[in-house]
Amino acid sequence: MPESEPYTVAWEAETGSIVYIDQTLLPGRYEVMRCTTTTDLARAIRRLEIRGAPALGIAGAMGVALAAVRSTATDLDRFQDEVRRAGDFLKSTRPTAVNLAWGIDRAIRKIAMAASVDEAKALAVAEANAVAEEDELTCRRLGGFGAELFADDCTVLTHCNAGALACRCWGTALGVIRSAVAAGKNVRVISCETRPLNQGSRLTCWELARDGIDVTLIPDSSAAYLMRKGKIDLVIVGADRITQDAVFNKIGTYMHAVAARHHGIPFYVAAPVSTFDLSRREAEITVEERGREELAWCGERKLAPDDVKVLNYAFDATPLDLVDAIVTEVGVLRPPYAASFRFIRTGEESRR
Ligand SMILES: CSC[C@@H](O)[C@@H](O)C(=O)COP(=O)(O)O
Repeated sequence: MPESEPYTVAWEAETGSIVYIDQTLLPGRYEVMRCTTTTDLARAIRRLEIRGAPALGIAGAMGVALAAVRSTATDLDRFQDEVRRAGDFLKSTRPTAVNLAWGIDRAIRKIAMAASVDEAKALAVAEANAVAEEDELTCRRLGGFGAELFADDCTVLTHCNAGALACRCWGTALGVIRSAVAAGKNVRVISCETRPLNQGSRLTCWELARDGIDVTLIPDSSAAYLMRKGKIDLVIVGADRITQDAVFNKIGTYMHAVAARHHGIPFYVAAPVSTFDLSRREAEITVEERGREELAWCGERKLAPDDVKVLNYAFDATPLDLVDAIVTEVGVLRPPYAASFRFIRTGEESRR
């Protein structure tokens, strides 16, 4: 996004509130909204007004800051308890993207260190801002590493939105694309629409077109056919959580990984270290299921009979053996991942 634009989600010091771009309104309307309570924030997250794993991490940390600055508690123990409960409430809004809990826990840990309520409030706000600032550096660093995977002239397929709108700015998968373009490479992007909420057509196409990056929208179901026709050179997507054995990302990612392997096309994931959850395996993760209305309705228009059963998983898991590389801010990880993940564990520990 142009440098002059507000960040996707930011702390507004003057009002002690969170401001964010409402992603449900794009591309039709661009509006900056404000949250003054954790209830507002929880609603914005559930409705996907704020979405994308790194942006959820920032919003989570800022949610803790919001609960802290708005608290009227004067006793430190009571205050810490109240803020911790607000953090747990926010964590429950979206269970799959690990960054949400990661951002909340970072700010909560700061509150636990404070010797007074005032100090805790200041520490929570400072930590939330630090999470946001680090995200920008992370995306730019990751983008630089990932850009080296791109040929000078290539067509890349992406799914969902792992762009500026999913982070503070720049993006993860789209950050890699932006960095490759900035390095002078000729990159064409194929954006899958990403049914049912259309993060690809609404957000990825909007972001890239505004940056003057060549983007073509396709239905999700065209991807394998375009691979077969030799129209795709590589695939790059973001991630909501990376466990010991799988990458969780927007529903539909797995089918692209299977098709890419079948056609001998590299399948890459771009994600910050904060998205890794290496103490867990795929089977332990809750995959968010969303409401039937997202599939059965398109605005006012009914798309399915009233009584039809609907299964609406928001994410899927791609086994690591289908992933050719994972681009992070500490470098590009390649199989065997058991070995390259040892490096990431160290990264996670050093952040604690
Ligand atoms: C850098 S964002 C990575 C992922 O969070 C993204 O690909 C994704 O699946 C987002 O899902 P969403 O349901 O829109 O929050």
